[in-house]
Amino acid sequence: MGIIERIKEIEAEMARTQKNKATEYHLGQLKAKIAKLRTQLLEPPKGTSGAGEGFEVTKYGHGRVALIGFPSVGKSTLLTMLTGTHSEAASYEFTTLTCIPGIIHYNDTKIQLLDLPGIIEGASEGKGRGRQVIAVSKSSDIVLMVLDASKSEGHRQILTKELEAVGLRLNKKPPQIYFKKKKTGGISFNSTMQLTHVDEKLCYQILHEYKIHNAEILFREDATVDDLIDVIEGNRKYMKCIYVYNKIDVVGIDDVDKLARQPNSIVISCNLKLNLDRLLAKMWDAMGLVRVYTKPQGQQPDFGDPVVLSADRGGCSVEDFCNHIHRSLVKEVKYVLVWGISARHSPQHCGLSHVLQDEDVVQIVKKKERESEGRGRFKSHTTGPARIADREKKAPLKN
Ligand SMILES: Nc1nc2c(ncn2[C@@H]2O[C@H](COP(=O)(O)OP(=O)(O)OP(=O)(O)O)[C@@H](O)[C@H]2O)c(=O)[nH]1
Ligand SMILES: [K+]
Ligand SMILES: [Mg+2]
Repeated sequence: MGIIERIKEIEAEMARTQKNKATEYHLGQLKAKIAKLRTQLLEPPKGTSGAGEGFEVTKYGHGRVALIGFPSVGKSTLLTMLTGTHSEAASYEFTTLTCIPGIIHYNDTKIQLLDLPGIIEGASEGKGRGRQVIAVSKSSDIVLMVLDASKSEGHRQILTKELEAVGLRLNKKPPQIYFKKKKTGGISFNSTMQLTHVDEKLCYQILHEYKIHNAEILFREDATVDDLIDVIEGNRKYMKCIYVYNKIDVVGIDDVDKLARQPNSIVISCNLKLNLDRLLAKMWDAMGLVRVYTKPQGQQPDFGDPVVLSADRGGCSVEDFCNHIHRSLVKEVKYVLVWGISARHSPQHCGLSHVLQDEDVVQIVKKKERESEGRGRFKSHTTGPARIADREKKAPLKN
């Protein structure tokens, strides 16, 4: 029997089993069995990278965003509108068959947007180009789930389930469970609060299913069995997702209003060019990019060319900033001067561990270099480059 058949069989058994206190342990065990099989299913065939022909697109820019959705919801139309790269759009399904990259220029950064073939129910098991599309989505920083506003709300759930089946967790934080495998000592089970979904016995049973007999486990929140399995599997990817309801030009205003009020959602119309600027702003926020402007001593900062950092990838400390410019720079730095939101006063003397925020301005003071400290005529806690640039005209940044 193949892996998919075995998953189906266990799912059928779960559906047959009544949910109550007595069956709780058995159901938990079945969930763990499915999770193990899904992990097996995800392993790419030997000798391949997993992405597949037409899907190996080189990363470019400061971040990557994937367009995921059912066929003909308008993914290609959206890529063409936002990036200027043409991606074939048509009224028939599966117009797009490979991964088409485009670039969004936004806030002095470049963001790679990927158009992908439509996916359908069963994608996680390899239907259509599901596996390739999912592999590419996992390589991106956030997902835009494109939905047809005129179609069933169920589509969002179906797609979410498909993505969850391959280990993607949308708009969810990693469970607060500490888990560490040990060589000896048995299982040590602890929690910092009352648990209502999982008890010690269930936890042991799940670990047993994974043949783990020595481990330390500490629940820091009232987590579920699914959370526990996610932590044990360890291969989950937690990503932000924006639900983009397209084609609102063919939907009544009441329905549009309802969709627009859902969390992490935005309503747009490619045809009428409606709300695309707000979509970009929302996407930008979700990516959490941090632009840092370098100011050479005695000169004005270059506001057109920021160093772009990300809390999720690589971090936003002064050290990360230095490493971004040059690998050996950190050793030469004495301290840095920081203007902007992260600075308590402007400029603030900061060390390598200081965490920078979007639109900060940084001047590096190297060891042995003569420092001539500036009295900031420039002081503000809420200045951003546009505002800084305005100010600059009146009162240039000193140092
Ligand atoms: N009414 C309306 N139609 C739209 C809108 N955006 C796209 N369409 C139409 O929807 C159809 C499908 O658009 P595509 O961009 O090819 O959709 P897709 O999601 O890329 O489709 P596949 O590549 O086949 O998965 C085309 O006929 C578009 O003209 C919109 O905002 N409103
Ligand atoms: K299409
Ligand atoms: Mg398309």
